Amino acid sequence: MKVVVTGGAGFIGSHLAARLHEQGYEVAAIDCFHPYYPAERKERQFHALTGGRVPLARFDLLDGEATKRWFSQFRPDVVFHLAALPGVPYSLAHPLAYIDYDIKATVNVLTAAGEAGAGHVLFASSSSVYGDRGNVPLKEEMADGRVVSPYAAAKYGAESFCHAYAHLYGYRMTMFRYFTVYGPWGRPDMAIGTFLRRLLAGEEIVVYGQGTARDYTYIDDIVAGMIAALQRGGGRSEVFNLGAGAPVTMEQLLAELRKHFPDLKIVQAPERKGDVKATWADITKAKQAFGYEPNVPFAEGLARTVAWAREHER
Ligand SMILES: CC(=O)N[C@H]1[C@@H](OP(=O)(O)OP(=O)(O)OC[C@H]2O[C@@H](n3ccc(=O)[nH]c3=O)[C@H](O)[C@@H]2O)O[C@H](CO)[C@@H](O)[C@@H]1O
Repeated sequence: MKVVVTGGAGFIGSHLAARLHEQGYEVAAIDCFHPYYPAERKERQFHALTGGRVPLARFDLLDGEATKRWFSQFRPDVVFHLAALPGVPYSLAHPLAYIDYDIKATVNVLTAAGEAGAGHVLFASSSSVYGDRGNVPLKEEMADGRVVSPYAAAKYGAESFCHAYAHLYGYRMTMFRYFTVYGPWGRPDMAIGTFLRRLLAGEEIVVYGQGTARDYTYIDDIVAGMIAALQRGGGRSEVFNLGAGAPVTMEQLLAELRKHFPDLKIVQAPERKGDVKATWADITKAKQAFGYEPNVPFAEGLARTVAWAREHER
């Protein structure tokens, strides 16, 4: 079975491409190496994880003709569409780039997938589509478009295009709402990645706002969930939360980090615009549909991430 992973040199994309390859799929990756975070880091993570065994096409999915051409040549059975601009704060300064990379590029992929005869598209959405709901388990049907950042608005819009194109082309469509994914090679702009880099450099860390919590999800659990969803096939157009199902407060995260970095020093800063206060996934739907079962406890996942960072982030 032929599978393409867009955003294949990104954090989740590299892990996913590597795992799919190990499982015997014929995998190709596409990435444009957008400078949102350093291309050099993406090169390193892609090669470290895939061992150079996954072919990588470098082009921009905003180029609809190039996208169609590539898809008509490779003719994937399955499309994991992960390519996007991911940052919430960056989206406040560059909202139109999110209409480009999170919506227009998605429409190009959805069209090219349909015309190349793909049978299943799996799309990387985000827990940010729930907006700022407070500390309650978030169920899939609760998203109603009342979001709090341009990034989240773009992801919510992209989900709508996914529904529409699944209807138009008749492929199966699975959308995943990830909840703060972390682990080795984790995104350098997120809290855990930023904290580890600063701690290893002997610097203080900056904590925005107070009383925040996140449903941190370990990368291996996410990848296992995505592949389980692929293997089960799935319906016409379905949305699933992929979280750990248990929120971790900033205090708990800092307490865990202190076990590894006893000298940790904090600078308190005001809440960041566009941030949500808390996320907490209800993962019942994914459990029932494809046996999704996150099984890396937060302390264990963080310990593995710290060990990785000590080796790679110096
Ligand atoms: C940077 C960013 O956009 N990250 C993503 C992240 O946001 P999400 O906000 O969930 O995760 P982050 O790791 O970026 O931040 C977690 C918490 O840590 C705080 N914090 C962060 C960095 C720092 O140096 N200090 C600090 O205190 C944040 O204000 C937040 O309260 O999850 C969303 C939903 O899954 C994704 O869609 C987003 O792509």
